[in-house]
Formats: sequence, structure tokens, C-alpha cells
Amino acid sequence: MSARPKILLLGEIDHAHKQWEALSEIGDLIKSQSTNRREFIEECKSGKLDGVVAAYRTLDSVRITGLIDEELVSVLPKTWKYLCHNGAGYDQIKPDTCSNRDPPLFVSNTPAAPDDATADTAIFLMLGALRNFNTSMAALRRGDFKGNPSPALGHDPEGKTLGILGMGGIGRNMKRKAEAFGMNIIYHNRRELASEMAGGAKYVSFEELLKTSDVLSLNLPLNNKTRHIISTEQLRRMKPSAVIVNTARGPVLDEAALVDALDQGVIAGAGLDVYEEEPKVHPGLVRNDKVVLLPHMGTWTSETQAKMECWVIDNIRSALTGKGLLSVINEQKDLGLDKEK
Ligand SMILES: O=CC(=O)O
Repeated sequence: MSARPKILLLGEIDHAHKQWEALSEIGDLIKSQSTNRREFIEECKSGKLDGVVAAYRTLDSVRITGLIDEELVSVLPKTWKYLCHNGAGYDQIKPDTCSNRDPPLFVSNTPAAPDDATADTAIFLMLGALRNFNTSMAALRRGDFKGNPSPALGHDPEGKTLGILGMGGIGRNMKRKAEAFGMNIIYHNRRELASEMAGGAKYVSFEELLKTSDVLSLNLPLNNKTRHIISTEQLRRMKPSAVIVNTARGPVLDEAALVDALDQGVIAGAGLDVYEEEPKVHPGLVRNDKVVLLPHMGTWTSETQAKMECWVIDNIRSALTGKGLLSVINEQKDLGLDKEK
């Protein structure tokens, strides 16, 4: 008789408790005892995690395991086949390392679930940066109402060009919302989208996106090709009146270069939800009135968090009942379901 699979929780479940508990119909639910990477590696080597077939992981569980890289993957028990990540972005996980392991470690993420909340956050940051709301919001709380001198006049989104870098689910969701503000939408992506997907947004070169956007929104995943895709040189090609919005991942934008560009008036403002070394925020951004800052709140709504947690659990259930992962990451799409089973 084969042993019941173990399902490991790395991080916390905050909403989908019932759905998580219901997984006990198909496996034993266990939690890692480790509090850091060294302990986690020891836990794996000790055999305590033998029998784990699938794991639920959160973004914050990087505190327990560190990055899912070669060193880590090499100590995972061979029984462990599925790593189900809660989040759209999975830059903490090295896809090639997982694919090349024997047997492969299949990884899923939660595409689509974060789209609305993240695009809403981008719209908030865009409006905040365009309208220059940051200074007066801070002044009011200091008891100084609008502030003295009065804040510089802001700008309407109406008639402005929104350039979307990365036209995936979040980019397309933001496009639809920005259209309601009367904006013209252009985008750049690895590939031009089919016209039904682009929905009337114009595909432009990276160069044209930089040169013509009044708002540049970063909506692309972080990987080796996109790290610092926006740095000094790219910022210099933007309009001096432009604002940049980042709800993707901090390192797609060179923060030090952004601080200099804002200080020197190379661009006009920024709205940021993500940072290069979270939870650290570059002091040059904190002191700069032209920057609207949020502490990585893109998906921070109860509806979206619940949706994302359920999505991870659905992936685990599907995989453990022989149907494969529902949303295997793009890099593993051609690894094949036959290998997965
Ligand atoms: O940061 C949030 C996500 O990747 O979904």
C-alpha cells in the first residue's frame, strides 16, 4: 500500500482555511518547523520532509527557505514533485533549476487572480503621481492643509498616453481601466499580441514607448532579461513631464538611477509599490515629494488574497488527483503533462 502523500505548507494561509483543511482528504498536511534557510536545508537532509509530494508556498516564505535555487532544489526529497506558489510573479524560483532536476519539480503560480487588484494599484499610483497628490496629503496630516507653498498643479490623465511595458494580464487590465480616463494606450511586449488581446492598444518599439509615454507603467515579470530594464539611459529617453509607475517587481527599475533622474528633473514623478530590496526603500525615494510610495500592496485586498490562496490549493488538488497543475509556469509549459504524472 503506498503511503499517503504529504502536503507541505511553507508560509501562512490567511483566508482559505476550509479549502486547505479539505486537502486532508487526499494527503497529510504538514508544516515546516524551520525558521531560516540553514534549518530548512537541515530539515530536508534529516529526512523529515520525505514523502512530501506538493508544497504551498507564499512570497514571504523566502524567509524560511531563501531562493528556490540549485542549492535548495538539490536537497529536496525526490518525492517532492509540485511547488505551488502563491503569486503571479515567481522570481524567487529558478525555473530552469526546477525543470532540470531529476525528476522535474513542477511549479505553478497564480496568474489572473492578482490582475484586478494590481491594476487598480497601478491606476492609483498613476493618478497620485500625475496629480501630484503626495505633497498635499503629507501637508494635511502635518496640520498644514495644502502645504506652503501650495503644491505644483497636477495633470489630467485625459488625452495622455499610457505606455505599458509588459502586456500580460495585469497590463491588459490596466489598459481597460485607463481607457475610462480617456487615455491613449500603447504597449511594448516581447511579442505583439493578437489584435483581440491587444484590444486596440498600439504595439510600439521599446524606444517609442520610452519617448512617447506620458505615463510609463511597468507590468512585466522580473528575470535576467528584465532586471534594470529601466535605468539611466532609458530614463533619459523619456519625456521630462513623464511619470513612471512600478507595480511589477523592484529590480526591473534601477532605483538609484530613478532617484538621480527625479533629482535632476529628467522625469517628473513616480508611483511605486515595489522596491529593489524590500522591505528597504531607497532614502532618495522617501525624501522625494514627487514619488508616491506604497509598501507592496498590489494584491492586498481580502477578495484577491482569498482568490489567490484558493488558486494555489486548486493547483495542489489537481496535481495530486492526477490531472496535473492547472497553471504551470510558462517556462515549464512544454515539459509535458506525461512527465508530470
Ligand atoms: O506580488 C504579487 C504577485 O506576484 O502576485
